[in-house]
Amino acid sequence: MEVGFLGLGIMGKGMSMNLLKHGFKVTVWNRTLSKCDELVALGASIGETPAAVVKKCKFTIAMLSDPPAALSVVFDKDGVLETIGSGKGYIDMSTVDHPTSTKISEAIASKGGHFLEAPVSGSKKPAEDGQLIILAAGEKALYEEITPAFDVMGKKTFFLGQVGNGAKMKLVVNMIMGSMVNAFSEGLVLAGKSGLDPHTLLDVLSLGAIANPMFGGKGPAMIQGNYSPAFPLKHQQKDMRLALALGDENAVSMPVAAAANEAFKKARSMGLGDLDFSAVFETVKDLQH
Ligand SMILES: NC(=O)C1=CN([C@@H]2O[C@H](COP(=O)(O)OP(=O)(O)OC[C@H]3O[C@@H](n4cnc5c(N)ncnc54)[C@H](OP(=O)(O)O)[C@@H]3O)[C@@H](O)[C@H]2O)C=CC1
Ligand SMILES: O=CCCC(=O)O
Repeated sequence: MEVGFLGLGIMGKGMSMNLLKHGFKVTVWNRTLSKCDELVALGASIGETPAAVVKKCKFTIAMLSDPPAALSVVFDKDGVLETIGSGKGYIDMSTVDHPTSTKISEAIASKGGHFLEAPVSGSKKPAEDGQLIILAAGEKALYEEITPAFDVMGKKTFFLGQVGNGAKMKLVVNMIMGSMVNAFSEGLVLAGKSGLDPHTLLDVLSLGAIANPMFGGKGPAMIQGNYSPAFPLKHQQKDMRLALALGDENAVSMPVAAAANEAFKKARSMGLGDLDFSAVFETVKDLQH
């Protein structure tokens, strides 16, 4: 199967490499074109523009940073809309809000093309290992056609119905995760300040009802102040902002998520946006001075 891939950031690189490893013919494009080199060395072709990739491939996947990026790649000059049409599918796996996804879906449909949103849970390592959780919604026929690619990139795919449901599910999950990492950060600081060893806290947490891969995976690095980015903090703050907007739309009060969003905003103002989202720990430490 020949697949186009737009966006070779932390996630897109791992996902497209997996497709290549499993025998897919992949044509890649990235705004910063030099990021295509590693993929080309592994056998990928380059498309000069999103339009060129879509022209060449029956299916094109996108993995872009945020709503402005997702919209730009579709609507701007040399974008997806210039060459999408009957018989072609566009699958946007970026984390965006449902109005963005709907706008893209409608534009693709107006050209006779087919659309699926498919944001993912799981980070850099699951992307590299083909262990993502894929939250698909949109055209069921396209979902079925692209399933061989999802099977390579993910360990489980959910089909959630109409366009927008994938985006909403993803934002709910990341809203919970963003609140959790803030509570976890406060716990680490409280343990340290009250004379406890934070490593012992990790051991205690790992054995109880609130054990989870995030505490176990991020905790030791956070204690060391190592925030090498798997999931950039600026993207987590974007997800909190979009989840809070979904809360506004549905009159859902979310004071915990709102406070967590403030902490991520503070972290961005401290210049931590490109570090891992666990760097929000630094804002909690900062409050104690
Ligand atoms: N990292 C993670 O753990 C996870 C991330 N996600 C989501 O996946 C998406 C990608 O994340 P990730 O790979 O980490 O992000 P990165 O910041 O590593 O990559 C972002 C990608 O978007 C491209 N991009 C940004 N702005 C534009 C634009 N205006 N026009 C065209 N391309 C643009 C970048 O191109 P360039 O190289 O030129 O900057 C790059 O390819 C995000 O929506 C994120 O929320 C979902 C699950 C996990
Ligand atoms: O959107 C990013 C999610 C990161 C994760 O699921 O670990």
